Amino acid sequence: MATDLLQARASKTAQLYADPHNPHLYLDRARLYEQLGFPDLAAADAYRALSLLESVVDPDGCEFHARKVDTTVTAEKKNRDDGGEEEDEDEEDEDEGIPVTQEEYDAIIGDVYAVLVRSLVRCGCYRDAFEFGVRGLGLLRELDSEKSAGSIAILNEQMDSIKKIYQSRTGINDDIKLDAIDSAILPAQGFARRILYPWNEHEPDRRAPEELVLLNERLKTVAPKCEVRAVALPALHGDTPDEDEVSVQLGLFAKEDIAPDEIILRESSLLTATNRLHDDLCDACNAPLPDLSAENPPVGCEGGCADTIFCSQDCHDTAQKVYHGAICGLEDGLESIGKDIPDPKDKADYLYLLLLGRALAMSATQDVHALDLPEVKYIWGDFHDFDLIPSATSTLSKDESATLPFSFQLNILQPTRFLEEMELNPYTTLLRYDTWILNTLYAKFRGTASGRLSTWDGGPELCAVHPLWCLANHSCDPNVRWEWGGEITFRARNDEETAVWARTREDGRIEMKDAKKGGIKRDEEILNHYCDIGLGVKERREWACGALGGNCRCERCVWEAMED
Ligand SMILES: C[S@@+](CC[C@H](N)C(=O)[O-])C[C@H]1O[C@@H](n2cnc3c(N)ncnc32)[C@H](O)[C@@H]1O
Repeated sequence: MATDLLQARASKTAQLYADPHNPHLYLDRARLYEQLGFPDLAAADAYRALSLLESVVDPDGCEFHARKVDTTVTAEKKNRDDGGEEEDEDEEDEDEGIPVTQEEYDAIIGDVYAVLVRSLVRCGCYRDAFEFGVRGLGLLRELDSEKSAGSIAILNEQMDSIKKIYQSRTGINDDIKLDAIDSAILPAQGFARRILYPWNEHEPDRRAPEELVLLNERLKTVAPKCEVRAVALPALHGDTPDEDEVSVQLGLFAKEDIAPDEIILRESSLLTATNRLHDDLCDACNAPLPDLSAENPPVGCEGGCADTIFCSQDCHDTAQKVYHGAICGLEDGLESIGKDIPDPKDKADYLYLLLLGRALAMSATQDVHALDLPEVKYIWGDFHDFDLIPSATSTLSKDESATLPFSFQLNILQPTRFLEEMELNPYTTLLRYDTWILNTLYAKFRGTASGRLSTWDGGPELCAVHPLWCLANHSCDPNVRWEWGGEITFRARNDEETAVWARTREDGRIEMKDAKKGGIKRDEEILNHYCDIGLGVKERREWACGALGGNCRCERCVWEAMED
């Protein structure tokens, strides 16, 4: 059954590549995604169908128009092409197909709204589900056709479940009318499965010897005394993880003895993002910009982007080749996305969106699939196993370690805006920028990106993925410190910097352990810290839980929590 659905999804996707402005196909694929248990992907396709259908009733207000490839014309054209005839401009127009009609619109608009709202509800994106539900109901009641009655019933059912969420949030128990609902009170962020999609052919077998050789080749210049090796880590997921269960992943190891205070890794990355408007940091490496009066002053973008400044000519030239080429001259539209975020709680999520925007720009500039970028391909995505085809009524688990935050804004709408501002057609570039690709990028970024807080308001303002640095695992008794300026570094801890172990015994006495010596011995694992190691065990576990996917069970935590 799952195999059949996956096969159907593959052939529908192939059809979409050839006929990308056809709303019928997006609706079909959305239904397949619903059955496969991917309501997030279903919502994205239903929204594509809806946006295209809107062009039928408002052609002037829409940039992209709903069209279907005319198979008869395509066959004729193929014959002519085979005969070696030259194509003229009129024939290119024919390729764009025939317009979708008002009758077709009337026939499927109800289904599109029903799938969109139902899918958003299943993901827990109640705010957007509600808003589309209100729009859909208004429109379908006006249409007043027999066909729309079924869709109205589905939408009403979904609205009832949204009302329950609203009631539980507001404490209002009486029946409530839709127009009395303040959608801002409804949760906008829901969940999607954090999964290695069965059709994802870009993920390498990270533990295969040939992939390790490749990673180690890259590591030679960044961290010459280190090596990437496979390592068995305690599996931390779930409320009561099995103590013997392990997760085999990668880690960094010392190839030779390393002295205290020695810098063992220096890595720079252009996969960075900042939410600071009019920044005084280099657009490429995020190092502070030199003074205007400096011998080597900052370098402006040669393509004329006024707010895009680099710390050096080198950064300027690299940026053009790596990510800026495709967006040069388009700064005004792009700058308005994801930067000025009023609610501080949303800042971190929007930084991930900006990181996604940078990855899209890298992909377009280098003409490489985003999941094949060297900064992305080998990084940890913390994917989980899920049953394909969960029961039709089940909502997604809210186990945060197994799911990925998902919202209409961050996973569907804003990425589409990025593509449009990059002057890319989101429909014809589906092969490169489909929603499952964006979800995979988010999963990888959420597991590996490092962030920097603002000195101004303490909120997150900068984040980056350093693909080799992020291979180091965590310990609350780490043997390195990390620092991030223009590049990120690991420095071996010295004797004064290693962690002090302390626990309070039942009789109230404090028990301490001698701190380890600084430096790192050959074959020891390089252990980073994902939280402040000066905190107590409870707080450390809370801070590192998100990055680790569960409660830390490093030796120090186990000892301090008296679990040994
Ligand atoms: C940034 S990655 C570290 C590199 C990763 N092991 C890899 O294979 O690329 C973070 C992930 O490593 C794992 N991890 C790191 N430190 C760990 C620890 N002390 N115990 C268990 N898992 C750990 C967790 O699964 C976490 O989500």
